[in-house]
Amino acid sequence: MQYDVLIVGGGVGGGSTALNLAARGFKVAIVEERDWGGTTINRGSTPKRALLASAETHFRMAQLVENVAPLSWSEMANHSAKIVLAANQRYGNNLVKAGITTIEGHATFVNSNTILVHGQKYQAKRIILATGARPRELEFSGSQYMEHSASFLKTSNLPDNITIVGAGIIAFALTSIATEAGTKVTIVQHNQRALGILDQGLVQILIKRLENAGVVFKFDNTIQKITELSNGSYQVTTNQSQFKTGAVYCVAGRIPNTEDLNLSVAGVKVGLKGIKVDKNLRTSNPQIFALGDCCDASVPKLSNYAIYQGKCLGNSLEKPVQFPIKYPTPALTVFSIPKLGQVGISTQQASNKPELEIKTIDIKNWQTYARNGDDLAELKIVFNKGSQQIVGAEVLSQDADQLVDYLSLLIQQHVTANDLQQQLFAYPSQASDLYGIWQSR
Ligand SMILES: Cc1cc2nc3c(=O)[nH]c(=O)nc-3n(C[C@H](O)[C@H](O)[C@H](O)COP(=O)(O)OP(=O)(O)OC[C@H]3O[C@@H](n4cnc5c(N)ncnc54)[C@H](O)[C@@H]3O)c2cc1C
Ligand SMILES: NC(=O)c1ccc[n+]([C@@H]2O[C@H](COP(=O)([O-])OP(=O)(O)OC[C@H]3O[C@@H](n4cnc5c(N)ncnc54)[C@H](O)[C@@H]3O)[C@@H](O)[C@H]2O)c1
Repeated sequence: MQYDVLIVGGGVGGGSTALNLAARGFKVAIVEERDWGGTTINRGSTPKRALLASAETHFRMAQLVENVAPLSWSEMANHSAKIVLAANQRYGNNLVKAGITTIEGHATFVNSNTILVHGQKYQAKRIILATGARPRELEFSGSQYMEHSASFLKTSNLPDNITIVGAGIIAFALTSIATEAGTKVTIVQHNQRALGILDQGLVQILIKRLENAGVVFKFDNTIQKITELSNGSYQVTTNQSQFKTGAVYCVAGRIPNTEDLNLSVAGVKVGLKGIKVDKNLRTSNPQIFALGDCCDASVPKLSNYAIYQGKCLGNSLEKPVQFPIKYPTPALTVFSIPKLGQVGISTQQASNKPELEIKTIDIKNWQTYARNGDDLAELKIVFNKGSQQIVGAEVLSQDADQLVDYLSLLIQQHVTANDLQQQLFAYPSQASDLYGIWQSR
């Protein structure tokens, strides 16, 4: 069978590219070996945020009133499973409705324009690789007992005591959800630094709050051994301690899926961070492209980037002239409780730039945060000293995701603190709180 474009990987990166190309009249096929919607819909932000919905509501209630009823994990898990199933079905159906040929199975290259799935050959003028990433495995005695974020996010029975290996973005989300559901969490991190890319002052406030809620952080601890005990629980031995736990989840980074594709017959080069691509996502074979978590595009490996790259690739395949992809203002949220958000230039990047200034604003008394009992809320804004434009921000708050997105619009539009005074926001709202940025200048 012959197509204009064949996409390998039906996650948000591959899916957004397929929809974009089909809308432009290309004859498109997409291959998926596991589940439509990939990591995001089935094992990533969709179930994570569905579980977090109950966890953060529980936390917010407890900030405002006494005697909040405990959460039921099985109800949370049922809610999440329903959301995931509906999103997964919608994802697959939307591809079919758009006239895209959907193929289920594992794809490998036969040559540079032919893909093999279940013994059937498919040919295309161009091929796009969007095969995503998988959890990084650690190797030590008993490491086979470790599970990953996917099993945490779909379990209907969370033990009352768990261990999480790694203190990164996924770890803080899972820890916050589990803690609010009444599970005791121990985080094992091999060095001193948690959430390395985020503002370390705000990270320390978050760690303290989680410690107060019962989380144990074991920094500078490397796991050496896990032993299964007769009651189904585990004994964990690190270089510094030994303790019992009901389950161990390893969230120590992710590895691009580039093996098992027979890429060498297609002349596609791979490096340590994924498939090598140029600024237009073109691989070492000019008719083959790669995007999302499987490629080394020098941008964060996040859903929003994979979707954006899919849109750009859809546009650029239609036009004869190629331009390097221009990425908009980067925005990121750690979905912990409270959340940590970052947008534009980070405080770490700003601290080396004399033309930039970091202003810390205590937003606990701003209306939104005061009425929500958001008593840890703190905002750090990065200004350009000359133009007074906002160029970055980091925030710790229950509503950090929304604030970061408002600030992303302001940064993208080159808004100054003074320009905010020209806006008539509905009052009192989270947007109208932004006047406070001007007042604090
Ligand atoms: C727990 C967790 C939480 C996350 N939360 C967030 C978040 O809040 N915000 C955010 O922006 N990002 C988040 N991420 C990251 C985000 O999920 C990824 O960046 C995103 O899924 C990348 O999309 P993708 O399409 O490149 O890859 P994927 O979604 O991984 O899709 C790749 C697909 O390709 C398929 N595939 C692979 N090889 C083959 C083959 N040979 N043949 C056929 N099919 C194949 C796979 O089965 C998979 O479905 C999270 C990740 C995890 C694990
Ligand atoms: N909200 C979001 O945008 C979001 C949420 C979840 C995941 N993601 C994406 O998924 C990726 C993977 O997330 P992640 O949390 O697995 O990775 P991460 O890179 O954020 O964190 C991994 C952590 O594990 C630690 N680590 C590494 N080896 C270890 C060892 N042997 N023992 C103990 N600790 C060890 C690292 O130092 C780091 O702190 C992220 O980088 C991001 O691209 C994004």
